[in-house]
Amino acid sequence: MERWTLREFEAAARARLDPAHYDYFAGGAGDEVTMRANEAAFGRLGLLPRVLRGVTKLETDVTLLGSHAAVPVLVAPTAFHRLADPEGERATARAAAAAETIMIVSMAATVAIEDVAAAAPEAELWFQLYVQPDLAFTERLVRRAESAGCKALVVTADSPVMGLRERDLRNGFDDLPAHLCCENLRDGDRVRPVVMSPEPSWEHLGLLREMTSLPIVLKGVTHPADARLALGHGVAAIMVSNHGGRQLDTVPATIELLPEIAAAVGGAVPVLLDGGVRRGTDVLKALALGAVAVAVGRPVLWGLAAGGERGVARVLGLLRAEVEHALTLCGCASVHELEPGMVRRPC
Ligand SMILES: Cc1cc2nc3c(=O)[nH]c(=O)nc-3n(C[C@H](O)[C@H](O)[C@H](O)COP(=O)(O)O)c2cc1C
Ligand SMILES: CC(C)CC(=O)C(=O)O
Repeated sequence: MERWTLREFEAAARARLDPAHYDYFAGGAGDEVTMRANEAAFGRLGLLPRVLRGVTKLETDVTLLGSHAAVPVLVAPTAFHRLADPEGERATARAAAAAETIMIVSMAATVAIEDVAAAAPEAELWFQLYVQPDLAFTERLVRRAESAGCKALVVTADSPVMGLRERDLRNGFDDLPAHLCCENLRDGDRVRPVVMSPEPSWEHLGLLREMTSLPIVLKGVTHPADARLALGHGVAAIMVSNHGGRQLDTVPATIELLPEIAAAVGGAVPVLLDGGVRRGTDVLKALALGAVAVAVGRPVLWGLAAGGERGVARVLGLLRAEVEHALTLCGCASVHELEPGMVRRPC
């Protein structure tokens, strides 16, 4: 495992997981056009290194909404970690803490947010929320995230309904096994279902802002007009995301959407990106084109399924080493020196 590449982690995860669970993690919506495009688009971009810049020391740290990350590679919110490892989100959080990065804990986690925080007291945690139509319940979730020490609320906006995931339909995967549940959704003696609802609107962002003083990150922005609207609604950061190709199929690759969104935002708030980040060079391209950090979803799940906490730590360490290596080759002493002129788009 110490010498594995990300591809080898994925192969090991596939070999270990129940095939229906592997498909749930790996799959996308529809024909998986968007899912494939996210990765492929990075490959089409070229990096133009600078030379003879006398780099002696590397700076990869970023501070985001008051949270520190030693490398600008965050853990994206993904559901159901206990399908991959018995320790589930506890193991992921410990690995994120060891890697000194931020973990965005999914509302649909299989370990309660309080227990994730207790398992990894050093971890920088943000909490991902699907606004539930029952606003009183939504508020209770926000309070729990605050009390557990989460430093930001990541509101996912790209899921008015669940994407059409044909692998899951084919496998009949529509629920967790009986011994697992979405622990954040316990409510008295029942567990509520995750409600993906088309009801939330821009007004709900206002309600959330009144509800909490936590900074709000809007996740799932792909249209520049929505990025501008988000600024008007007081979001603290924008996350360019197409949900890893799991929601609306044929949305373009996030790295292709990033420049326009970064231009629309104009530096007013930090812009993050996820979708298809698999290499240090992908991270550099996203930063050069206007992101302050990226997040990875499936790579973390492959680490977790293949090797638990150690597997996730190894995946995050691999990405960190690649970022440092690529920065050195690009002649950059700091992630802040990356700029659009270092990325060449295909003609
Ligand atoms: C198995 C799985 C579960 C996910 N669960 C959530 C979730 O609960 N909330 C959310 O906002 N995004 C969720 N996502 C989307 C990720 O946060 C992220 O946008 C996506 O995985 C990034 O693409 P990547 O997997 O190519 O890195 C999930 C993604 C996967 C693969
Ligand atoms: C439980 C689901 C709502 C999690 C999710 O967002 C996903 O599977 O992409």
